[in-house]
Amino acid sequence: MGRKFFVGGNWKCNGTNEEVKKIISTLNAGDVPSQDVVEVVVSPPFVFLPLTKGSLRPDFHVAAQNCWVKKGGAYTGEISAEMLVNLDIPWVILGHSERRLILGESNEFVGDKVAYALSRGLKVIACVGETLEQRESGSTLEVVAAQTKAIADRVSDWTNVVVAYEPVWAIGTGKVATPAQAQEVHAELRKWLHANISPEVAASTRIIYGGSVNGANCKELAAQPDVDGFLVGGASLKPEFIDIIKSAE
Ligand SMILES: O=C(COP(=O)(O)O)NO
Repeated sequence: MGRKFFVGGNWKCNGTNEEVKKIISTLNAGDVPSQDVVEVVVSPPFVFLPLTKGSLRPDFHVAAQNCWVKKGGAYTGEISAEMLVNLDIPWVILGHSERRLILGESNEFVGDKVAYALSRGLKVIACVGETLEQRESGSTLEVVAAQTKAIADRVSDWTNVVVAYEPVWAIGTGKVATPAQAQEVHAELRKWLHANISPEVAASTRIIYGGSVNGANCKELAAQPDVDGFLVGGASLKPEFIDIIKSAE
């Protein structure tokens, strides 16, 4: 299969200078598999990007949690893809459900953001996922396919895209998807890529899972054939993030 395992840590809107330094020192001391086995990307809030970039171990990489949809300018409060490139930040998370649901980012807007970030040379963790209501109404696959299509309509080169399936009902709730639930949606997403993009993109694109991943449940999830890693929220702020990285072994 040849898809390198990928573990992202989404710190969300958390941290102080002192707390970030403590997290980084815990990460820097962690005994983890080599970069040949697992790709690790941590994503602090914007204000801690230089600190993180400047002190994180060299075998881990850094992502921003968002960026603007076009070249910078009169967009108060926004951070441009160009700024991330200028700070030598290689990755960006886009389309997180918290931005889709709280800030109203549409599928098309997320698709435009992914296309623009890629065009500036950033690598993208593109998030998709359904709400509890959508799952209970049986429209999970339809929802994640539409979210993925909005990206595919704007992106032709998937080399630098990682897809994160994060069911909204599992984010921050402690209700992690079962391995079977995760595998089902990941496999369907991979089938969608195969049918609508190409067999090569389907085979090479990492599809990672996010939603209440922790040190106790990561191994069973990681054992699923179409789960290529994780995008971890709460547990990425804790020492158990090292255990989650080790689930790549
Ligand atoms: O939103 C998440 C997952 O968060 P939790 O691990 O806290 O459920 N990742 O981007």
